Amino acid sequence: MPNRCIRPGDNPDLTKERETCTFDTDELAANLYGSRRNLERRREISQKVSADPDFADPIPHEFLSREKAVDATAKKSKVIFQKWKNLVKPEEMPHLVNEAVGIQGFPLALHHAMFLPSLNSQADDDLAAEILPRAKAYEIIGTYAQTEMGHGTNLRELETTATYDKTTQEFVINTPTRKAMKWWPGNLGKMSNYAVVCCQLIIDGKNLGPHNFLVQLRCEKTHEPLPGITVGDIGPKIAYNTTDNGFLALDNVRIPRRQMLMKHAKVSPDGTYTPPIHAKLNYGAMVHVRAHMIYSHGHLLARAAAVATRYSAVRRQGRIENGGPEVQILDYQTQQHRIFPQIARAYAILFAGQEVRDQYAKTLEGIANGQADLLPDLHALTSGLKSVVTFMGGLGIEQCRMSCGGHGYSDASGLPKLYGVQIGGCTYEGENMVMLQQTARYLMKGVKWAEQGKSLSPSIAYLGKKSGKSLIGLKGGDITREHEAILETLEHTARRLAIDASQLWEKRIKGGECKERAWNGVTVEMNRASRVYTRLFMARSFHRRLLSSPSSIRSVLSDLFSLYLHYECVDMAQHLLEDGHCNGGQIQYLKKRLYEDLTTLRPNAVSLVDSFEISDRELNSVLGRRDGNVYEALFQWAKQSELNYTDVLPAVKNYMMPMMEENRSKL
Ligand SMILES: CCCCCCCC/C=C\CCCCCCCCCCC/C=C/C(=O)SCCNC(=O)CCNC(=O)[C@H](O)C(C)(C)COP(=O)(O)OP(=O)(O)OC[C@H]1O[C@@H](n2cnc3c(N)ncnc32)[C@H](O)[C@@H]1OP(=O)(O)O
Ligand SMILES: Cc1cc2nc3c(=O)[nH]c(=O)nc-3n(C[C@H](O)[C@H](O)[C@H](O)COP(=O)(O)OP(=O)(O)OC[C@H]3O[C@@H](n4cnc5c(N)ncnc54)[C@H](O)[C@@H]3O)c2cc1C
Repeated sequence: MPNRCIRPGDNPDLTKERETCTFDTDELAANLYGSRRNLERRREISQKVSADPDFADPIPHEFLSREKAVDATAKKSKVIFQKWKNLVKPEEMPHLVNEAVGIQGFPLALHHAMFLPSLNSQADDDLAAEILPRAKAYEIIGTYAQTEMGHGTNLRELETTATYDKTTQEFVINTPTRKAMKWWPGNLGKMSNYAVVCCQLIIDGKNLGPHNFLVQLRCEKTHEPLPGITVGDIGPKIAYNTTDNGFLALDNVRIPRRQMLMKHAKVSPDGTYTPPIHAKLNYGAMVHVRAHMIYSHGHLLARAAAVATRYSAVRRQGRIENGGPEVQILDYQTQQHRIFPQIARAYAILFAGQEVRDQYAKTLEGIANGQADLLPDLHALTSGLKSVVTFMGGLGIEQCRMSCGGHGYSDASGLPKLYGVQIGGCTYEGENMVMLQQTARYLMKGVKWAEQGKSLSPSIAYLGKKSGKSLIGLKGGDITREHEAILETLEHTARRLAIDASQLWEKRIKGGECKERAWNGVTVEMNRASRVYTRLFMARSFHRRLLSSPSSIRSVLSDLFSLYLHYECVDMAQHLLEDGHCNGGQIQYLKKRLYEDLTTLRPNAVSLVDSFEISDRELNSVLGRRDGNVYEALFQWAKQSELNYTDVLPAVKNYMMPMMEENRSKL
């Protein structure tokens, strides 16, 4: 069943790979994106963006200064949100942005990712009616300003204050110290004229904790900062350099009472405070991004896997057998072991990302009806997924980069930028070590509920089950039963780690430590339990997807799932062995199966990444291009370097030539 990416003029090695494909690549892509129609729309958008002269890049962004890159990005954003706005559905917008602008951010990123979601879910009806239509029409641009120079994680200690003044019915927003300046918010520096600002709410001298307020930062006509406001860009970063992450200081800036986001927590004109139905509803914008970033991080890993796989099929280096031809580097077992697990993990993350987005939508529905009971489960899951997926993705992209040898180090590969953008996810929306502890808190409750025989939500139902003996390697050749045996072993391991961490914690408390200090003494184990809980969720989610997939792609998905499970288990072998649930022989069996999987997947590797359906423009990689014609493209790319505008650079004329001349004349 040949892959439909084949076209005349392509690199013959890639064509051969695609001709030997055993599944329908369109069918898998349609499954990944939800339907044939969605797949067609995806292609349509890619083609139309490529054909739109307003999106044409005279030279690649890699060769632009930061200011010019920001300019180009802003120009394209205007085109998207004016010309294209009514041509795409909201759910198609991220793809359009990726295609047209790229992944380093754009002026309206935080407007969409956090400003609109905060207003949607936290502004009361009056404020929403006034501000949302303007924000949705891009009459104003907003961001979400929470993190300060001195505090990002520990929100309870944020220093920015919003003090209620009953006499004028206003809040006075103030930055009391240098380190209280807001620092990091995306698009705060130069683009936004409004922000949702997170401040400690102070009423009658009492601190009621972090709450969100809508603050105008710049004049709508001139875009100059308003009186009392100091705002700017924090400077260059590893990546996201077309995003103006910013700083902000507010010097006793007054805003009307109704600009507090009061859908959940409220302050009445006389200063009476009404708390929300759940104490953390003010943190909703973070949960929103955490729930959505899983999928987008899956896509970043998918890109890297696509680049590394295609390039490895095109690149020939060395011989496996003496006298044989130089081989495609994809034939080396080590190369397959580096790259194929990244393909499997990318699919796993994308599937989990789709499930968690659905779970988020259900939770929001509940909250809208006054029920926040699904929130703790969602918070635990999104915190765990956010941490595991960003770390896995970072390692994976870096493996893909290294697997491309020297060319992987060049920006031409697209991989260094991809890594820079992706790795930010380990830090933003809650640093990973911190968020894993949020998951662990929930697991510790789950362990207690299970002991008490209480009912458990689906994501922690495994805590209430009993372990049998591990059947890995003992269930014969039936792949379905093998998958189940491995999932049961993962369940056992996740349960065992959670119970062990809980017991370690209790032991320290019984030994005389307070709960919090005892917690700090067991957080490495707590975070291990959280990671395995999350990895179990991902494996279960992949399994659900496999079981519901059409027969035309079931076999290749099953092969991929086998590789995924075998790789994850070998990677977590320490946990499987630690309590003797598995023995050394079983780990050896898993390794043997993993090496078999590499051979099984080899003929379909290129086609599996083709099914990610990432256009050349979106991939932005000379090495990963669909046609595989990388060498000519590498030369054309390098010729655009500004160092090549002249044959003799001023730096050479001014310093190196005189130095050489001087040295010659000394002889
Ligand atoms: C025309 C068409 C229009 C459509 C257009 C669409 C266009 C779309 C285009 C593109 C899309 C956008 C593109 C996206 C690009 C995005 C790029 C990336 C953006 C990156 C942005 C980054 C932003 C940020 O980083 S914002 C700052 C984030 N900061 C943090 O995350 C701080 C981390 N800290 C915390 O969250 C908390 O402080 C804490 C959790 C660490 C601890 O909090 P604390 O108050 O101390 O609470 P604690 O005592 O520990 O816990 C008390 C209980 O509360 C529970 N809990 C804590 N947090 C939450 C929560 N969020 N939700 C629910 N429950 C929570 C906690 O578990 C405790 O529970 P328990 O029962 O008591 O155990
Ligand atoms: C690319 C990018 C975009 C961002 N965009 C935004 C934005 O739009 N809006 C916004 O408000 N913020 C934004 N941020 C800020 C981001 O949310 C914070 O950097 C993040 O929450 C971490 O906080 P921190 O920097 O204060 O780290 P710190 O809290 O100082 O953490 C430093 C280290 O200390 C350790 N640590 C801290 N607390 C604990 C703990 N309780 N237990 C164990 N270890 C701990 C961790 O190892 C951590 O890595 C962005 C950051 C980045 C990198």
